[in-house]
Amino acid sequence: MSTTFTLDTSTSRAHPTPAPMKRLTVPAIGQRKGGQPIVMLTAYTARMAQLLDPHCDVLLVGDSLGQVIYGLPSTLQVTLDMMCAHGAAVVRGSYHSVVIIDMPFGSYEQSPEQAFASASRIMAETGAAGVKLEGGEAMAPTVAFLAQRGIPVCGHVGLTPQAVNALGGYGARGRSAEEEAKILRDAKAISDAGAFLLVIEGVVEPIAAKITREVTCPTIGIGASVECDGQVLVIDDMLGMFERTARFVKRYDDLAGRIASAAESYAAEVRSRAFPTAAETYAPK
Ligand SMILES: Nc1nc(=O)c2c([nH]1)NC[C@@H]1CN(c3ccc(C(=O)N[C@@H](CCC(=O)O)C(=O)O)cc3)CN21
Ligand SMILES: CC(C)C(=O)C(=O)O
Ligand SMILES: [Mg+2]
Repeated sequence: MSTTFTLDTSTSRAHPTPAPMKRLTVPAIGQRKGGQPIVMLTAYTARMAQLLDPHCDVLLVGDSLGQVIYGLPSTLQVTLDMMCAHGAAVVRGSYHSVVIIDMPFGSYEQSPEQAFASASRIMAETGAAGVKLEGGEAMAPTVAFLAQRGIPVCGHVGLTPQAVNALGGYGARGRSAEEEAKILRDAKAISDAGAFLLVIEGVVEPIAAKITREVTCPTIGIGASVECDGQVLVIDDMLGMFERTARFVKRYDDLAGRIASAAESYAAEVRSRAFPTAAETYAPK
């Protein structure tokens, strides 16, 4: 366990310590309702956090790291150990954004007490500002339990990937009147329980706009609505790194293609002995 929450750059001449920026706070994010849209991206590593931090308000260490970093089939296999290790790395790499860590499947659903034990471990080991958990009405008492004990909570309703088996897939939610009413009740319950932020994922657009108007905390959309108080995307998806992406992803780059072509160039130069040259080798005295 590390208690040093700043990135040690003493051995890294390539990445000098950036100019100090005051870190945003959870209350400052909570006050952004209806104001300047909240910019949120996922990050899983210290270096990516360093690069994204100046441009974001919130960095989410998402349990999507199961698929994105570990090649697991879903988020259900992600562990508290993984979230703590990556969470601490992202906190070390960031100076300005509020860092939120996803609570992994199985670490909070059993009881508010179980959730507090897991969340307090995440907070202590990572230095993050808060946690995120999935669920609606059934999780509201847990959100209140954590919030009343000093742990800021971000909710997550609509398409909740940890419930993929119960939902039957990753399809958009809220197409029936019953589903729409349930998602609205879920959002209100989580906001009323004291969540400081609410992610709305994969719902038909009018529901996300309606939730945003009717709950007191700011909302963050992913496949939801431009009317939300902010937006989030998985970083690998928006960089064009992840092979299979949902309709709600906009690709801002093609890093997969650029990495493949860099590897192809390197391979060709090794095979032709064009690399290394004098510039990349050590001359004797
Ligand atoms: N890289 C990545 N990006 C994510 O957004 C993400 C993860 N991983 N892992 C955790 C969850 C899983 N999510 C997903 C996964 C797949 C779809 C998807 O393929 N959606 C299809 C519709 C699927 C269906 O109708 O069954 C789409 O076309 O949008 C959506 C969200 C969102 N989260
Ligand atoms: C997509 C976001 C909201 C998330 O929960 C994750 O990255 O795990
Ligand atoms: Mg998640």
